[in-house]
Amino acid sequence: MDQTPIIATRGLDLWYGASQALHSVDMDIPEKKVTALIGPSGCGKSTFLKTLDRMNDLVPGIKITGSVTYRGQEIYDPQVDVTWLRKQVGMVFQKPNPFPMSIYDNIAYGPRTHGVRGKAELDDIVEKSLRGAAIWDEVKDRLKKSALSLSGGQQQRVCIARALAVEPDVLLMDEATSALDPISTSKIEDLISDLKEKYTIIIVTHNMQQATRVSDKCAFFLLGELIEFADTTQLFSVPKDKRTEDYITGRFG
Ligand SMILES: Nc1ncnc2c1ncn2[C@@H]1O[C@H](COP(=O)(O)OP(=O)(O)OP(=O)(O)O)[C@@H](O)[C@H]1O
Repeated sequence: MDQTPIIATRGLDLWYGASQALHSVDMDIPEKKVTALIGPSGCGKSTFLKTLDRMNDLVPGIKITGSVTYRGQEIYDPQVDVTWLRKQVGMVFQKPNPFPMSIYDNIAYGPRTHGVRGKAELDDIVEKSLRGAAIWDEVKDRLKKSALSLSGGQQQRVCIARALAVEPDVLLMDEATSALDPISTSKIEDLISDLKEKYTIIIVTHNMQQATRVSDKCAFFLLGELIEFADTTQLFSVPKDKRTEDYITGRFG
């Protein structure tokens, strides 16, 4: 590894009750790159993603052992403030989930929660975040309208803007384009490529073309195990593991 990873996992095991969903995952995630998690349905991609900002904490019967560090800090340490962690490591979900309020208030919500009150400051954050999510021009004249009045692709970019508004360091995206049409998908893929200048991005995708288009590194999971983690071009051209090769050539999954 040529740089210190921003997130690193070591021996990460996770159980839902008696069923083990992650098996000793070791991964070093590089900063300001796009890392894609791929693998067949049920292999643990979303589970792994959610462990990175402790979104699994409240699942009944869950047990997590091993180490997950963010910038060297053990995130499962009892002293860690989960609100702080989730500000650093934001999440965008599969289905656009704007709050039932105006576009403006969706974006201002996080900063207000973190104590920002001044109108001018909030106006700035709202504009900057919507610009960052490549949707400012489409919504700048209707900021007071409900976010639910937008198309699915626009709603998803509002959700990305909402995540950016609290100035995260890492952005997790769980199949963030799978509910969208091809044009909206391509807009979000372009956006991901722009965002990696400032953010570290980790995406779960079922779409291998998408992984090759947007990611720098790619992790292939199977039955809760990390089988292979490599530069995306390498993983798709010369996979080291037969199981990776079988998956990317469509022999299973
Ligand atoms: N809340 C939960 N409680 C119990 N089991 C769960 C829970 N969430 C996931 N699982 C199980 O953990 C395993 C991994 O699921 P996960 O959703 O992480 O896979 P995935 O690779 O993201 O799948 P998909 O591509 O279908 O979204 C599966 O066997 C799933 O049934």
